Amino acid sequence: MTKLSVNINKIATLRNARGGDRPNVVQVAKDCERFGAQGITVHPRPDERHIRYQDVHDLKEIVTTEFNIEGNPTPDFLKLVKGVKPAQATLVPDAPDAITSNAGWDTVKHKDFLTDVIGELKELGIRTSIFVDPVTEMVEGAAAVKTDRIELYTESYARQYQDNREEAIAPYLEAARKAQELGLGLNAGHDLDLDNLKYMHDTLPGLLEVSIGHALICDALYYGLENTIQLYLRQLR
Ligand SMILES: CC(=O)[C@@H](O)[C@H](O)COP(=O)(O)O
Ligand SMILES: NCC(=O)COP(=O)(O)O
Repeated sequence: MTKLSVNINKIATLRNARGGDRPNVVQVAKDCERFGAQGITVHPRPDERHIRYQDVHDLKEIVTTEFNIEGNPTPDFLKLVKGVKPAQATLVPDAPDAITSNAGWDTVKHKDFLTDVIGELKELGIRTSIFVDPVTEMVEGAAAVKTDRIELYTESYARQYQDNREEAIAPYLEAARKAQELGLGLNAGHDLDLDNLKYMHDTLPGLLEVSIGHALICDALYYGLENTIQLYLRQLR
């Protein structure tokens, strides 16, 4: 079974536009769960342009499904994650000024750093996942740093999907097989949507979880949040 974790960053973006509390991030997380989401994902960024550190603490109190916190493991981020102890922490190597996540880890170059951080998080009972491009060497490097899971960065799949989905999925299939061979759990995310999700789900072996935010929240403007979550869940059957 592939779990759907709804990324609610964009709910916070909307809230922050007016500085008040509408929409309420905590209420939306509760509603996502009520409508069938099997997890809630947030990606607090250093400038807190969407999810704020306080949101993460507030969400920890109410999330009853799987809470996944993504981000670059800076000292501040690690302090937050260690205090909140989510079910899963996904480490993403994004620069502070990046508009959105735009690359996976070089797991070979950052082997020592990742090994240390992953060891510290796992000691606290937090499952770890690291964001990687679909490149065999990077998946092997992920296994070497002893992460529980990897999250495949799916932007290039999403971009190529309409032109040639077989070509688009090929490196992901190889990476997924390598992950299975090495005993790594498999997550995926970034730019997944109602068009491209089903084929990825049906093609990749052992896909445990997808985290989806941008497209899902956009779709909710047209279909409503409850219907939209149902539509996404249907792609994962
Ligand atoms: C890790 C990842 O893939 C990102 O998609 C992310 O979590 C979304 O971040 P933004 O909402 O800040 O673009
Ligand atoms: N890990 C990916 C994520 O949480 C959401 O990415 P996106 O759907 O907003 O591109």
